[in-house]
Amino acid sequence: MSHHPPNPPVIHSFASSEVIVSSLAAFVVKAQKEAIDKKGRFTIALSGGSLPKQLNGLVGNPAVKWDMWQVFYADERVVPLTDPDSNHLLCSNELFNKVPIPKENIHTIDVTLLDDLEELSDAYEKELIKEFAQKDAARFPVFDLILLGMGPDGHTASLFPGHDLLAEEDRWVAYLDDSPKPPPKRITFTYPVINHASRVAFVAAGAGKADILKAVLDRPEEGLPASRVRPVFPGQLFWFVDEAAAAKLEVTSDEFKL
Ligand SMILES: O=C(O)[C@H](O)[C@@H](O)[C@H](O)[C@H](O)COP(=O)(O)O
Repeated sequence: MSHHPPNPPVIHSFASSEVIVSSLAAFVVKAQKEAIDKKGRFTIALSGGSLPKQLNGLVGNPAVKWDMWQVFYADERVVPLTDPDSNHLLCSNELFNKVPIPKENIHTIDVTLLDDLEELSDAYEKELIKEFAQKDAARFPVFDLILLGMGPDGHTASLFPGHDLLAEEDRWVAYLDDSPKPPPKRITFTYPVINHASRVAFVAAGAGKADILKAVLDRPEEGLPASRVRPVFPGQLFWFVDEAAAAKLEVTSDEFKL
């Protein structure tokens, strides 16, 4: 593994959350193009919250090669895929049902295993191994893009402050049954997966995110879950934020305004 220090985060700050949508679409399309040119496929992981809605700029976008996408969930609630808590249902309603992506390119949890968290998270890890290990012969999967949100407590995916899973170094996918935010049973990518991606991008909008964004970016030594996302070199970390969320920041790395 490279001993080069991680690239510094690139912070894209926009006048409003509406502008994030078009800018994020352009960013995803660029990541997709680079990946397809290099490897003939695009591996992306999504999470829940307001993120799927922010991907609206991909709907009807002729530059998106949906049949080349392989989609995974950075975290998922352990519920049926028809349950209102399901991240897959949310992403389907907000995005996948509106675009021509082949169903088999979307990797969901195995709902026959809902009663056995360990089996279910192992099965999801095997899905990742099938996609990555055989093709890339790597110790960790290298996603082309992982898109994340950040909760008001600084959590990301289902990696919560102070949780044992923050220290997981081996497993690719882990489970928890004690999420402080309901529903309690979830699976989540671990840092070894998140931090080996080519690109990770957070999306955070609104004044409600200002204090926690400041803590995550200006005081990374506090070790909040979102601060621990630092992809290994040459991976890159991006933040797409609006001015309300960025209002209290001191860091100014590569900011730009539209
Ligand atoms: O895990 C969960 O229960 C939520 O999905 C959560 O992770 C959410 O994504 C963040 O709190 C960010 O939420 P917003 O993107 O809506 O601000």
